[in-house]
Amino acid sequence: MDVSSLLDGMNDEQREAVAAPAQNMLVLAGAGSGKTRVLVHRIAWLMRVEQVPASAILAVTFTNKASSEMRGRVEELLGGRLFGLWLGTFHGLAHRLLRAHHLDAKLPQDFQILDSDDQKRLLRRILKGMNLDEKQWPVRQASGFINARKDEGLRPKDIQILHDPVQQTYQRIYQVYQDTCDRAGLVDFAELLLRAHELWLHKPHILAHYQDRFRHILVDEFQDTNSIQYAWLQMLAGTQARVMIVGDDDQSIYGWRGAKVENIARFLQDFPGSETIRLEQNYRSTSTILKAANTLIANNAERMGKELWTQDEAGEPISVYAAFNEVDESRFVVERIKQWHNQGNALSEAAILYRNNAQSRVLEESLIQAQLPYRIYGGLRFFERQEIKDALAYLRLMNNRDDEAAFERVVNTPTRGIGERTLGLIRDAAKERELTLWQAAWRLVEEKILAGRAASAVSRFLALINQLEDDTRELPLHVQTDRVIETSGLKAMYQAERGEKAQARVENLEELVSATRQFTPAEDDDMSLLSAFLSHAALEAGEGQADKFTDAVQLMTLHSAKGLEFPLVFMVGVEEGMFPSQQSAEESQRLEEERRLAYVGITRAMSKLYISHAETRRLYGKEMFHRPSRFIKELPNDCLDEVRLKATVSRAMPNGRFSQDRVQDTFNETGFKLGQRVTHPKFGEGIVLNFEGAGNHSRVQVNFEGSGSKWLVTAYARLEAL
Ligand SMILES: Nc1ncnc2c1ncn2[C@@H]1O[C@H](COP(=O)(O)OP(=O)(O)OP(=O)(O)O)[C@@H](O)[C@H]1O
Ligand SMILES: [Mg+2]
Repeated sequence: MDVSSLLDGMNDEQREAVAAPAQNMLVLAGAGSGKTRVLVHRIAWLMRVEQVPASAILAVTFTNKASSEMRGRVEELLGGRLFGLWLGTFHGLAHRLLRAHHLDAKLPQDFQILDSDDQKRLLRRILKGMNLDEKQWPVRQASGFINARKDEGLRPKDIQILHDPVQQTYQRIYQVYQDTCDRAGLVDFAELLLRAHELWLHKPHILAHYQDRFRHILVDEFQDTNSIQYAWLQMLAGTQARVMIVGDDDQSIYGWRGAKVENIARFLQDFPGSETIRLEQNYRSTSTILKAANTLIANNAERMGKELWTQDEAGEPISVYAAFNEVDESRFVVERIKQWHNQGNALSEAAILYRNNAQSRVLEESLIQAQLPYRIYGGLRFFERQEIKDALAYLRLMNNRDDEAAFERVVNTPTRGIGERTLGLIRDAAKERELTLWQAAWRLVEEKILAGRAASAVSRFLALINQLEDDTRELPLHVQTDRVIETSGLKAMYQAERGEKAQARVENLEELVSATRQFTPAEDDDMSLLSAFLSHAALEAGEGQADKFTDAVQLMTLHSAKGLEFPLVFMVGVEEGMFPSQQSAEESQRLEEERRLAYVGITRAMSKLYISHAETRRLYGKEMFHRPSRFIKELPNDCLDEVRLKATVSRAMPNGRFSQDRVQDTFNETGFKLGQRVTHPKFGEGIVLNFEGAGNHSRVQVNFEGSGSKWLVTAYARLEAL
């Protein structure tokens, strides 16, 4: 038996954890200290050395991706496929359990899972059925109420809030929603966990069976478990199982979704004799990156306290780039990735991390322009997002009434009383008479085959599209888009939902306006600007996204980067108001969670970290002036290197002050200076935002009032100073 290979290259504390006798254990340690690695080796150790059968082990990870990686690594260590090991996320494991015991869980065999969008759609119907106005009872609020109760293990009957009429109504919604789900055999995400917990509560013999089976339970990223997950785990463990949890309180970033970092302390009380092992050596990052991360997180008051050091060399300083605006920022990032790639490194070793999904759009466009394949993790590409597709469908229909897919998509989005029955009639008529849906709808209204409410709803929709086109045909594309988002009711629909996700959707819609404003068609395009933009959007949605096997730059939110590591990391948009966000800046607990998120971001980087912020940012359709984030100022100066590009002279310093030479002396070879007003024969008046290059190759970026920002080759641009 080759035991040593499981302990090779491990430090003393790691060995202690991997080779510990059967006991409860907490591995509490900072980022990159090998927690996940220890957990993997512990599983292999249990199997090979302690002869524990795979079927007696249950391991929990935070994401599906982490599960499959972990399985792969254990199999690699043991040199063979694993059978019987339960390894998955809490949701995945609960799902597996419910499938196996659907009768005992009172579920039909073929129960279906509701994702969060499905859940909202169902709730919308239920609210209608209950005669509750969505404006007063936002769907998002209702789903938030239900999920939070489920996360606490509460059924409608368990909620004691009889004095508060608002809460009572939500309680009633919960009840009706639950009855509907139960009748239809539908299970939402929170329900998976709650039902799995109830299975333990109500079916002791099943619990006993699994308690008998799983002698070892291991949980990664424990700091982000919620109450019901904890309760489920505790029951499963019973008195027999040995539980090993690994986590880092400094990386608890899901408090807003009900995660309880206190679960770590609770574990020590509830699981007697737990040994705490601390890992203090970081193996991931250069000492510069680590020092920056340690210094940053020291600003948090609520910490369990940990040390982290590394033997690694200092490496390169962290580069801080003060971009002029978000376009400049993404060009900078892409430029650096290109250099990195040209030096023979894989694209997949580079990650771009951002706070909000909407930030990906500008980055995506720069990457596409540079022809660099990229992949977005844990989220959809900008042009594939539901709300963006909705808005584009309106534009498509305005552009071409016969666009069937677009018609189907928005005819009743937002809901305007065109039900399935009416739609069925339209579809049938279209088929029988060989018409498009649009034409068929007209005919049915004209011939009075549709009557009453259905007829007026349909004709209102047809008129809306015609009117939108008439009213906006002559307007610039971004004004047209803005009008569509407002007039169609899309924006109001998402605004009414409230909450994080809906808020993100509204922001994305506004970001679409920015996208249209910045859009420049290829020179030789004869198409209308709208057609050109629509094809651009369609192409961006369909292609470019690298498949599994292509080497591609990794894009993701800071939240989805948890647990991962990359040699080259870019943290973008590190600005006050963005990161930390406006709201969290005002509340100390939320601010600390944002800081932990920054800590997670920094500690993803192995050898080189870039942090960038933009002085002005056009996001969600608005142009904002942003100061560098306080998180940048909290980093030690000797770890930072301020990037200065040759062409761009004015730079905000990381400490928030602006260098004196701002917008002065910046006439360069292009003959223009930053902030100067210019005029162009075709695009009209604008302001110089940036320039690059020299001589014949120099380019200036101008923000034109009518048509947004464009890069022009100075030699041919025929720009005149005003
Ligand atoms: N003793 C060791 N010797 C060499 N490399 C190690 C050692 N321990 C861990 N590593 C490496 O350090 C990196 C970080 O390890 P790992 O991902 O397990 O850390 P972690 O504590 O789980 O981090 P996070 O908190 O970000 O999840 C990995 O590349 C891992 O292979
Ligand atoms: Mg880890």
